[in-house]
Amino acid sequence: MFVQIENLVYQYRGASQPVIKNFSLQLNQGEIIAILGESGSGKSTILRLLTGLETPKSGRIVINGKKIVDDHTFIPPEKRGIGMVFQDYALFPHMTVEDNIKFGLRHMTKKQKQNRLDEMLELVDLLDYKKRYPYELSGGQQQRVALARALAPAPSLLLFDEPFSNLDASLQIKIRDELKEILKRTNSTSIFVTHDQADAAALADRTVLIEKGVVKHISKG
Ligand SMILES: Nc1ncnc2c1ncn2[C@@H]1O[C@H](COP(=O)(O)OP(=O)(O)OP(=O)(O)O)[C@@H](O)[C@H]1O
Repeated sequence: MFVQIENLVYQYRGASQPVIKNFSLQLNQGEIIAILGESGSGKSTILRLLTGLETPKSGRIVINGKKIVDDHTFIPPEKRGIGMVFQDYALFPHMTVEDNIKFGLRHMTKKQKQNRLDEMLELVDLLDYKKRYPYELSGGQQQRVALARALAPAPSLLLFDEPFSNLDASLQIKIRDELKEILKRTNSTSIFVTHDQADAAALADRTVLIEKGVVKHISKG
């Protein structure tokens, strides 16, 4: 399995019981998984455990053969090879589209950076927008920049937090289809969290339903 998440347990400081209880999930390479659950069920906490913003009480995470977390291991966030697209996109407002996308490519030479930038702009169909600032873009375009920025360093795993909640209803379906097409074309292994069953059904290969930090059900689509 490309991603192995095994028996994660997590309890916030001061809480009387764990918010995540024995959460396990395996992903094949290129698979898109939705984590579906009501407000407060623990979706964001799972993303925080994966990115390394929180440390689980127990459990294990292995990505592409690399141990990320176990009883003796804690790989810091920047070394996990995980890309993240936030609900509000979190683009740097004072940077152009080009500089936003180049941000995660600091380790590359100038030429490599330029090539990767052009590849990403073409992928998300924003070649004509590279000198624009985020405020000069539509919501859907901002989301595509956020996706390009997350994909640019070729992460092993991509995480999305409610990726459609900031878009107009009429745009959501179009963007959802576009996103799925890009993720499949790039064979990107992805997890997104949502409270919207229709988003999960449209985008995911499998959906994991969580309630109060426990996996209730896993279904196809
Ligand atoms: N920093 C914190 N300290 C204590 N409890 C927290 C903290 N953050 C979240 N919680 C609690 O943990 C539980 C899970 O929260 P989480 O944010 O993971 O839920 P969620 O499913 O992402 O919800 P939403 O859909 O509303 O974003 C909730 O009961 C929440 O109140």
